Amino acid sequence: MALPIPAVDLPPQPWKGRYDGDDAAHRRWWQAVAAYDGGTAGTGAEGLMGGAGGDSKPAALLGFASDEGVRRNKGRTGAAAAPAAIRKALGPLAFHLDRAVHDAGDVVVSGGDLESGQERAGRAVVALLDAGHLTAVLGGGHETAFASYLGVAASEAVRGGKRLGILNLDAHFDLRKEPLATSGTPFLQMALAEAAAGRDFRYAVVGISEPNNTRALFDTARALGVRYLLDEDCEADRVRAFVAGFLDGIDVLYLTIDLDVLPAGVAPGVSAPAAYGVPLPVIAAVCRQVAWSGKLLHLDIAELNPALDVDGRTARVAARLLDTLLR
Ligand SMILES: N=CN[C@@H](CCC(=O)O)C(=O)O
Ligand SMILES: [Mn+2]
Ligand SMILES: [Mn+2]
Repeated sequence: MALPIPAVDLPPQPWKGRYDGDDAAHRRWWQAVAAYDGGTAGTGAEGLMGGAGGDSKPAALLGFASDEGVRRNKGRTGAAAAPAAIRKALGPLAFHLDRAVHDAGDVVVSGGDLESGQERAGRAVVALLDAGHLTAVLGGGHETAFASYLGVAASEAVRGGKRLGILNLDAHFDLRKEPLATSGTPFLQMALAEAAAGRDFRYAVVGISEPNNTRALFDTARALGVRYLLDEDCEADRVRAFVAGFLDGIDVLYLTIDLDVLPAGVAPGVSAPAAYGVPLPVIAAVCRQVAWSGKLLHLDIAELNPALDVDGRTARVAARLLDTLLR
């Protein structure tokens, strides 16, 4: 199969799932997803039936097969296998979207060269964004976020002056000061890059676990003006108001989901599981709120480690949240 985006290392692989028929009434994700052929996006809604989302731009999926950031961050590796596991969980789900979905393949980090992988993924994301897609990166450790950011920051929307907001659903700030990029540094890297570009850094986190972030990280968050909600404060109404307030001050949103924001029982397959966690219905409600806001530019889902998963539970949650976000 061709590689329409030069930055991509692995072409889209065949999707699999249950077969109930070829018509739209029986369609599942594996039947609906088409390999990205390098074209500019149309509306993508032709001939599709289903829910009414915030827009009908076609979606483009890109895998970021990396756990080099997790390894550097002394975590439990295995997230490089996550893009395939998420596609496997998505494939059998019934397809209710009113947009087309394209698979652009994977960027693969090899030989420990995280930086060049992030740069390649960023080039792929900006190509897909500027061709008119809603882009979704399937991580990867949370070093995926800096790859996403490189694409988002280079997009026509952000270069054209739209105010970018970064919303992270995560038990951790990931604002570490380290000599090398890791899964724990992406948002400090973004803060530095936004400052260098002369833009305000608009970063908010839902689900911070106080015992899992040092005082130094809280100090960095305060110094950068980061807005956050602690996990223990994540009642549905409070989260809805927090997200609405953040959306009010931005034009375009990059949403990043670190699956360790969820309780460990719901998402066991992550490097650093959360003892407390934000309940799945609250996280799903944020996804619906964001999808309907009309501001969602790009999203990613990170930190799934299939080797630590229990009966594909975490992969299924990742697939369900993606299905919600792309409605
Ligand atoms: N991606 C980030 N991970 C967390 C890991 C925390 C932990 O291992 O306990 C962080 O760096 O803060
Ligand atoms: Mn985390
Ligand atoms: Mn994280």
